[in-house]
Amino acid sequence: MQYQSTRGGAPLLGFRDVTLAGLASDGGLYVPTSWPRFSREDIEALKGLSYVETAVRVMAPFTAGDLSEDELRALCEQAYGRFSQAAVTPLVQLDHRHFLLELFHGPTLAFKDVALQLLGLLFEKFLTGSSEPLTIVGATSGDTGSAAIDAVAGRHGVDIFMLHPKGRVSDVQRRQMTTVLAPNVHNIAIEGSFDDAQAMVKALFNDRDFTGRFRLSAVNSINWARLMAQVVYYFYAAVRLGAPAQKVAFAVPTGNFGDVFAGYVAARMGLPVERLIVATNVNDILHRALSSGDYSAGTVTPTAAPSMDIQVSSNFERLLSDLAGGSVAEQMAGFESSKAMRLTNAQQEGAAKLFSSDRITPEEMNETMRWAHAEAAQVIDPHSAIGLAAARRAELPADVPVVTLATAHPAKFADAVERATGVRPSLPARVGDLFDRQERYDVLPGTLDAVRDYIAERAKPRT
Ligand SMILES: Cc1ncc(COP(=O)(O)O)c(C=O)c1O
Ligand SMILES: N[C@@H](CCOP(=O)(O)O)C(=O)O
Repeated sequence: MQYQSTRGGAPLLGFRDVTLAGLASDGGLYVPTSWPRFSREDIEALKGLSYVETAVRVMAPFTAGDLSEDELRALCEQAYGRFSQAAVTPLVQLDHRHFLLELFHGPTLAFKDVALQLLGLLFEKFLTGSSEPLTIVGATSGDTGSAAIDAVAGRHGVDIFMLHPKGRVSDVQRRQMTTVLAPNVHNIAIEGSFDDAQAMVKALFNDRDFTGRFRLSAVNSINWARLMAQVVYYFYAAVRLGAPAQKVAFAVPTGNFGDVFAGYVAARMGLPVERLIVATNVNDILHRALSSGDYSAGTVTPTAAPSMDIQVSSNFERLLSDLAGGSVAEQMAGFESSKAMRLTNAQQEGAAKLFSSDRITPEEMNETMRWAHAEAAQVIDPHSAIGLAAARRAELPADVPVVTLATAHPAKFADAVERATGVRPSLPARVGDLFDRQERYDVLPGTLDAVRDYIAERAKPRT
């Protein structure tokens, strides 16, 4: 499998090199040169398979050339062996048509673990025999950071620098990052938003002097391997609900557009997806883009669903490029200079075939948490509630089951859940002493120079 940049100006790479590179050298994102296709029979053959076996079948076409199926299986067994549920991503039925796909049974209690547990192992495998130290630079609005840190803490030859927006993540999210005291983990709280942090990460990847001195890699969903691993649970859920004979709709609480793009990939591979419902909070750039073609970034409003407080959605570029059938270098350059762009008619019409969108207010989010508790005996987190609120008012054929991706454990956002429902969810025992542990992190001004200097002083240079 070969991968190309969405901006058309970077070399084609294989899976190993794409995984280690993260961002493409022209500032674009890597995507496969063509989508693998699963026939009806291929999907039928997934019935009854374990999560690991499903993962191997779904991901094998993407890793071909760099991993044998046995190697991929061994990595998946190790990665998903750390989940607390045998099903890895269990489905819970809420009523006659609504289901929750629980993606938070990994070590750090959010959907990020599904991909990052695997990515940590891929880094280790692909770096075996290399003496060149790897410097991971990432940005987080709360969940990617802890999942990535858990995946690489203590690993030889890897340093991780994780930027989070100061005061804009929950206490549990912050502590899951800052109480990991392994010497290769560097947490930075920046004065600014997640968008500021993400822009700095991309700027560092585009800084030739910096990349000449340090071998950078990415754990954010700019890294293709992240999305690839997330495609698996769309197949796993749809097959359990009757695919390929039955079409299924998915509602996805969305910020950086990674999770829902993985659903798009599943549909491109042949999974019968009726609709992908993009659910945003009041930071609604994606709802505006999909409903009216207006992709213009405003300032970020902090909310009780902080992981979705994003106005520049990295992976939207992957969709725009796929719908345009090639490079979107010019369109993205325009966006980068003005922070605004209009989708072309072809992009708008193409997206409308599969996507719909909704913007959920804080009141609607709280009401949905209450509904899930009262009517289905489920305590859900604010992000999942945004997905479920959009799922419940989407217009869909009556016979289509709707799966909402439950992206985080409610205890990560205990204050917000308690305010809405009166129930305070408790942390699972495996992270139980989080509030007794010592924290370590540095606070930096939200400037690229400050972050670049900080990393340059601590990272190990290329050999
Ligand atoms: C709990 C939670 N839900 C939803 C999202 C949005 O996912 P994506 O950024 O892939 O759109 C995030 C952050 O990525 C998250 O942490
Ligand atoms: N919500 C995310 C933001 C980063 O998204 P990513 O999927 O690109 O890593 C977070 O929790 O950090």
